[in-house]
Amino acid sequence: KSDPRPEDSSFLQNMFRERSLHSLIKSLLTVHDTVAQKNYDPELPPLPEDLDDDEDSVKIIRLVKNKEPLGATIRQDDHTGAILIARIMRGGAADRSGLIHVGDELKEVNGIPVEDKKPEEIIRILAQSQGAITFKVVPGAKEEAPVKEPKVFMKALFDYSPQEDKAIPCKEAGLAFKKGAILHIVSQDDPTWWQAKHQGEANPPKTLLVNQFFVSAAGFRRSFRLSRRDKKTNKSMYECKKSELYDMADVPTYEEVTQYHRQPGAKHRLVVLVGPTGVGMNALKRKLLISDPQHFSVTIPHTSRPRKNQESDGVEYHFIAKHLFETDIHNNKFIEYGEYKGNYYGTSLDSIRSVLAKNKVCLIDIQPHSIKHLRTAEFKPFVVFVKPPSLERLRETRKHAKFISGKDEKANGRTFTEEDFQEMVRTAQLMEAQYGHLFEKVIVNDDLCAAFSELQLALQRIETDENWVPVSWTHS
Ligand SMILES: Nc1ncnc2c1ncn2[C@@H]1O[C@H](COP(=O)(O)OP(=O)(O)OP(=O)(O)O)[C@@H](O)[C@H]1O
Repeated sequence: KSDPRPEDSSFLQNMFRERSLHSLIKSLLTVHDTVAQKNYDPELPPLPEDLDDDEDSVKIIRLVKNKEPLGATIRQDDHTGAILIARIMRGGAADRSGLIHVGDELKEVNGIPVEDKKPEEIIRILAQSQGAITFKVVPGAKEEAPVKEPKVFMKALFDYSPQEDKAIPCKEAGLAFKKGAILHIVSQDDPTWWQAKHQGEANPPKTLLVNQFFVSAAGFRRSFRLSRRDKKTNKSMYECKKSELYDMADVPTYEEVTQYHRQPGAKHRLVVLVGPTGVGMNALKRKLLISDPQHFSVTIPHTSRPRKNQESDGVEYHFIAKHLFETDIHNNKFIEYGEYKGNYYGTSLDSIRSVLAKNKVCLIDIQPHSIKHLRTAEFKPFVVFVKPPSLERLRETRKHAKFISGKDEKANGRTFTEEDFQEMVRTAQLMEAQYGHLFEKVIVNDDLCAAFSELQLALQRIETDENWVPVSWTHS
């Protein structure tokens, strides 16, 4: 999708790298106001005398060095060979100056005509310049009307480093971010590159490029890496599973988000715990319930097994007939269900709704693949990943713990084995790799009390603070 122009790239690269250019913009900013009024500041150093300004439309811009990059790129017009300003970084020095616009034609640099010069040569001229630099520019035909900074926020669902992005015109212009970062998109004018800054970043956040399609590229690269590994085992270098390419529709990229603040009395966000079996999700839920039984609650599961004497319907379980359970499965009434010893067990969406309707915080633990079905305006799930600590810490902290699994009665009561720990760590890694972009909070359950405090604090925060949620959750 992205096809960076080499000239575009090298100019920008040098703009960012060249020490000699770094202070250019300072003077540009000082002269901005007067020049914009076509009223040249008399205190400016005199312009070189050999400047020929017979063309009415010519603008002369004189700059002195500064540390900040210019924030502009150039390209060569395919037909005319003219050197044009290709891109102005929103909020960057060139943009703030108001002097340079996309489409402006660069005529001279320090009195040297740039016409018919290759962009690389222009960069060389710039690099060799000392002190003030003079640009002669013919403004482009249509000047862009200043647009209001759009309020678009994207949550990044993957880690990104411009250093690893082959498509970026200039590594220094790329915005690095981590999975979960909130990016303020200030321009979507370019079909491939957004201009963005980190939301809430202090004084003044840099606007840099964000590749809208990078993750697809990462998907390709992953397949490529796999095929390379195949090569070592003497298989075809170009072997690449088709399914991997088709799967790219599911590759996490960006999600448009907005701030959500729960109104007093409004339903609570659903609290979803995910993690490998035995990691301590039930232990954490239990602690929350005990800490504030009026505030927290869990769902009552359904089962098709017969009710035991001491049980009551709607307390331990909702007891329903097998064929009704199957009808409900058919009608997607369950977020999760399973079969154990010929009986069904499941958690219905309605059981979640009935907890939320009581204005309580509903705690559930589910398999990560079920998260997507709950990601709706109705539930606004807050997904917490409960992660095991290192194997070493598992061995130390779970020495006397009993493996209590909800379903596997045989495992109940026995202590953890080395295999259980290894399985826990391995499953956690797989979960994080595949579903990590859906986790809003990761809690390592090393010391249970510490993990509980961390969870408690996170849950308090989502009730009182602004939360970043997908925009679709606020349009209901
Ligand atoms: N941080 C911890 N330190 C020591 N023991 C722990 C810790 N967290 C949980 N445990 C113990 O580990 C065992 C399994 O925990 P728990 O039943 O909460 O796991 P789970 O994640 O709910 O598993 P499952 O999904 O299979 O039900 C319990 O005996 C619990 O007391």
